[in-house]
Amino acid sequence: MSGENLIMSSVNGVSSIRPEIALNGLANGLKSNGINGHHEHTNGVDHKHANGHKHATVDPRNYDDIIRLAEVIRNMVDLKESPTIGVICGSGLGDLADLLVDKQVVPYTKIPGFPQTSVVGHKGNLVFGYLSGKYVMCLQGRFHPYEHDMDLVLCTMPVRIMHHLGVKTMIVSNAAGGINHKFNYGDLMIIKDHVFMPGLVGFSPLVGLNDPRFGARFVSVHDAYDKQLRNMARRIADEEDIRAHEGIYVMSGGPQYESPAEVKLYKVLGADALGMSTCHEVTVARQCGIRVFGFSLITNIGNDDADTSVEVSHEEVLETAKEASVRACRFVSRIVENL
Ligand SMILES: O=P(O)(O)O[C@H]1O[C@H](CO)[C@@H](O)[C@H]1O
Ligand code: HPA
Repeated sequence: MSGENLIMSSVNGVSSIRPEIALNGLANGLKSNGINGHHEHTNGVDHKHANGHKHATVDPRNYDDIIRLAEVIRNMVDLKESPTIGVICGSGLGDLADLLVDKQVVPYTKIPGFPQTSVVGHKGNLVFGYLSGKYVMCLQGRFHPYEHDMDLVLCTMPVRIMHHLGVKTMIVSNAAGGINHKFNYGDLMIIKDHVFMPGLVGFSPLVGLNDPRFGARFVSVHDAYDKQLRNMARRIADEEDIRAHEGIYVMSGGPQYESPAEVKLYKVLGADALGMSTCHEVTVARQCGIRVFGFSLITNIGNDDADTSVEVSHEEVLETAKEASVRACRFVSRIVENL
């Protein structure tokens, strides 16, 4: 895709290029004063885009900034309707966004104040379009805390933007290492619950002053992964003959893979698969009342024996994800069809 084509339609070709709206939109207000105006320390981030231009400051902690940025995005595309379904694509799982019909693609590099992706397999596009007849908004590339100095608020900004644009249900996917002995390469795991390791030690996107407009100060995550959606997904996996388990995902901070002793620790904790994402996004989604369905693609098997040399690599993760991509896309399409 050409970097010049800000907004593309797969059906009609390039529809329009409107970067000036984005920049004017920012000039009109993305100078934050913090929560309700009395939070002086904004933590704003001056983002430089690929073209070297510096954009206005966006403070991911400031509610008004988020709303304005969401409106800037809305003005960059010609939304067919409100997207009620949001999808976050995991490593190597971005092909789904390419399947959208009547799609419009906004590269993150063109969105003022938006973080950028740096992990291979995360393209860095916001994609709007139809999937199984439903209008969806897809993050083709996510923000891992380890890429962004553990700034979890910044990494979850897109979830709050999704919410403002109308998303009611979020489907979140990831590539993960299997630690349940029943799991095999290429299996899917429907996430039943999670262990948010960074969150347990204070790296939560909800840490800091809470603007009540974002949602509650104290968020219950006892039912984070919607049971009805999980049941529906299990039925679909059966119908489609897709090997899918249900299990617990643990998020570690990364970016180093886990040592054998850490893999053992996570097993003892009761986890079934491990990765470096998802929990922060789900936490914010629950704060704003978005229903969540999550699944992992098992791309490698965690090794808990220090005397056995098993090297994990991101290349291996991407390779397995590629092989399973068609299956994963079918799975998500069927879920969306049933929403
Ligand atoms: O969780 P996703 O984005 O799928 O990526 C996974 O793959 C990378 C490691 O190979 C880590 O970023 C891990 O979290
Ligand atoms: N550990 C952490 N993150 C991962 C893994 C893993 O084994 N595989 C894919 N993402």
